[in-house]
Amino acid sequence: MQPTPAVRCRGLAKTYGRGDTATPALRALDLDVRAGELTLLVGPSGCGKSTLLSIIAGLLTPDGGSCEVLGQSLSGRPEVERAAFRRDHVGFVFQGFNLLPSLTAAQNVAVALMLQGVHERVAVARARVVLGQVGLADRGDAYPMTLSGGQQQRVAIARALVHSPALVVCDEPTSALDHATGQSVMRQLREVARDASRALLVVTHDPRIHDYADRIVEMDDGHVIDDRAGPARDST
Ligand SMILES: Nc1ncnc2c1ncn2[C@@H]1O[C@H](COP(=O)(O)OP(=O)(O)OP(=O)(O)O)[C@@H](O)[C@H]1O
Repeated sequence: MQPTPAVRCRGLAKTYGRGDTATPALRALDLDVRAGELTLLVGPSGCGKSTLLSIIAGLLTPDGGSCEVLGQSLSGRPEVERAAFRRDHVGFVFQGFNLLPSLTAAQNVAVALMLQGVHERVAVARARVVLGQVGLADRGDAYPMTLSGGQQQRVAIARALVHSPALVVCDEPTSALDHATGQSVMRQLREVARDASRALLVVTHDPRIHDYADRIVEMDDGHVIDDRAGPARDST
């Protein structure tokens, strides 16, 4: 029997606005995202990818259907509970990195643990270990402005992973990176999915990173039109 997927959406629907200005963004969307896999979500601009990520993250409530994340449905729960769920179980990597400029790399990563109540000294020590895992062992004391785009993205990845979330959601993680750095970031993300049996969901417009996908889910017009094994599925 297949284990319960990390994300399970069934018949998911979302429309923005009403009447003449109504814009359907998701129409009866079904999706499973499994642990231990890197799933790429692809599709043309406006097909509903960001809307789907927002619902999975509990930032947006669907109009219909269901979305279970790690076996729990977030819709209808108070924002304070949804925020606690995100903080404890989900890691986010955004295209703009979203690092705090006045904090060092290690402090930026440590924040994710401190929000969970971990003492700063312990959090920074753990942050340095995870920075080492993404190849930045010697940059923990550097401020974001002094790091390259690729290094900043690695800090953002370390921040998303430091609290060992079961689900990591990445929105265009390579869009600001050159080809070689983008490939290296994707290699790391794939290893993270496999080593720790995490579920990684990556939204991308970048066809150069398809090689790192265990699965490729293609959307159009608010639903999934194709769901296939990716090139990395059977590779080591
Ligand atoms: N806040 C909003 N208000 C009204 N319409 C919206 C809003 N957000 C998204 N939409 C519409 O919903 C549809 C899906 O948008 P969404 O941003 O989810 O697509 P996307 O696939 O993420 O696009 P992109 O690849 O350009 O980021 C589009 O038609 C968009 O114009």
